[in-house]
Amino acid sequence: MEALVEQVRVLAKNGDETVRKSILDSLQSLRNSIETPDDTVQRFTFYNLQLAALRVGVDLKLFNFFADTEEPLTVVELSEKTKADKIFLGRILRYLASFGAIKETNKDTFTSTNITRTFSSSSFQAAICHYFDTMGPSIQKLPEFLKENHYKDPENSANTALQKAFNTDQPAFFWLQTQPEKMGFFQEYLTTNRTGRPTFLDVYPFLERATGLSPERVLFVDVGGGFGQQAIAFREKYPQLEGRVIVQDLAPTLAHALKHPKVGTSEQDFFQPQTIKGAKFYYLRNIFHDWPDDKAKIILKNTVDALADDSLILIDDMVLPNVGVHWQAAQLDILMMTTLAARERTQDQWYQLLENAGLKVNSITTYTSSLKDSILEVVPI
Ligand SMILES: C[S@@+](CC[C@H](N)C(=O)[O-])C[C@H]1O[C@@H](n2cnc3c(N)ncnc32)[C@H](O)[C@@H]1O
Repeated sequence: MEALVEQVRVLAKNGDETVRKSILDSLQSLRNSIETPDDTVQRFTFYNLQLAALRVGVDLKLFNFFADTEEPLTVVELSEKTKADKIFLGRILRYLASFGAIKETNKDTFTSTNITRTFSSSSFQAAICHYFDTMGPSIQKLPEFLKENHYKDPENSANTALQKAFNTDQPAFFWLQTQPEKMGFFQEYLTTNRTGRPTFLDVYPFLERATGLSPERVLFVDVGGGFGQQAIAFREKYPQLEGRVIVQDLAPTLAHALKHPKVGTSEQDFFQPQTIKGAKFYYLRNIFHDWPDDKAKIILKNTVDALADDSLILIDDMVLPNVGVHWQAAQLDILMMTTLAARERTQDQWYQLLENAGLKVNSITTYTSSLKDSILEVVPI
């Protein structure tokens, strides 16, 4: 058995991302196929308890204490560091070890695993807090919300399970701005979300497409660009391309934008007419998946109205296959439904949305294997 596990480990280590993902998927279907009904029930019904235990681990900084040393730590040592009760701590550590978040090496003694190291990073801790504090209560309300709404596909961003969970009538992004701690977790998580994965810069042929530039013309507008990571990465990859690079977003988000000497910022509500006219590239990453089709069409129209003849709209979002969506993509789609009445769109749904907005797709280039993150180059019909 050990030898077999080692063989699979080596295969995953030596394979590329597609091989590694396909091994993970095979392991999942292997587990599903050999579970008894009891195993299955124990596994599915305790998922939210795992996240709660990780949340406690973050609060007590357990993952940081483990990551700070190569040596195993005892319950007594951790009790001194955290000021938590020894008996309680022993129980929570045992539970965290039971699903691999840490490893038990001896009686009342634990050490780190690769999962501990992942959760010692502040942005992944922020992910735990975001998914537990904001998404958790919303997910809990999803079945009741759907039942009350007669299982209609949610379309109103001010009426989702999130509003029900937090007793608000504001859409998630506006509501989040009134919740500094939750907003902080979300923003911190976003800053490194997708770190290490390929990006649009690895696949889109900017040098080939960047014609008609001049120092006066805006080169690249990152619409709803958040803190500006993509715009900065673009500017740094292509310093030779003439023209300004600008990040647009709402003022509260821009207040946290990263500073870069060659990237400007400009306040823009994308539901209002686009104020930067005739730029070469209008780039929108992870914007449309936040909004239902009627809202997405307004954003598209505001962008189209600002285009010059040779401008290009670049949409960076997931393009799901019409059949055989990976579980990681499918779960994100349901999350979008839960908090934003939004969706991850299939290829057919993208074509439909864009055609309805008077646009045609020049190309779709997919750059991640399971989520199918893709860059769509789009122009008016
Ligand atoms: C999912 S984030 C994507 C951010 C960035 N494009 C990225 O990929 O990292 C959505 C962004 O849309 C911004 N946003 C939400 N409503 C907006 C509006 N009405 N006008 C402009 N930006 C908005 C949010 O502040 C947030 O930065």
